[in-house]
Amino acid sequence: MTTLDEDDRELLALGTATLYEASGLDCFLDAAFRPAWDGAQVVGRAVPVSAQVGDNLALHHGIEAAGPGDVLVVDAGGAPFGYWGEVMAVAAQARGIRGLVIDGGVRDTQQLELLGFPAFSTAISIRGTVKQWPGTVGIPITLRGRVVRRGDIVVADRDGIVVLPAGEYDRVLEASRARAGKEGAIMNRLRSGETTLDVYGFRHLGSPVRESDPAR
Ligand SMILES: O=C([O-])CC(=O)C(=O)O
Ligand SMILES: [Mg+2]
Repeated sequence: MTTLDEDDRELLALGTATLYEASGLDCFLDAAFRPAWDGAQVVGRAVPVSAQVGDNLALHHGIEAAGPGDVLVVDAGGAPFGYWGEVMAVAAQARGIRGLVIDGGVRDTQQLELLGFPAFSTAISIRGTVKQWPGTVGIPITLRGRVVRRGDIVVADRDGIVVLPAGEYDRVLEASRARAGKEGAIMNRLRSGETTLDVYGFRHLGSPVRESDPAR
């Protein structure tokens, strides 16, 4: 496994919700992607892979093509097969690959957790795959409407997944720090008793009808 640098760690600590909000970009992956185990999180550079439904041969090629700091991002048609598991994760870790995002299924989730290999998928499935179509590796894919290109920055955690153009790394990190700082100040005011309506200045947007309102 490759070591994360300090900025990567900071991106993970800020979290995908903050990164997304601060980015100002339409950069989130569909909410159907979920971590295969609790606590999984990853940041790295995308290597897009396209696999045939029920066939994981392309993923074997993806492992060979990827290297330290990469995250395999796989379009497997959303099909619930066990495209990836313990053996694939060991092979990936040996190459420094940091994680997997797949529109499809993974299995061996207990072993993935023990290995500390972060996998995000749209299904958990024990159903096995054939090995017939080598697929595509490194060519852009579209994952549930979101285009993913080689080298894009992928950040995934329990909240979701963001995919950022490579050139946006520094700007989004800076904007996210600023957002987290602002929210920290807001939460201090809330802890001291102010309301969210006042802190955010929402009062002028109107008052709700309440059960006890005489007007009802
Ligand atoms: O064998 C497969 O195709 C998927 C799997 O379970 C593993 O990688 O351990
Ligand atoms: Mg297995």
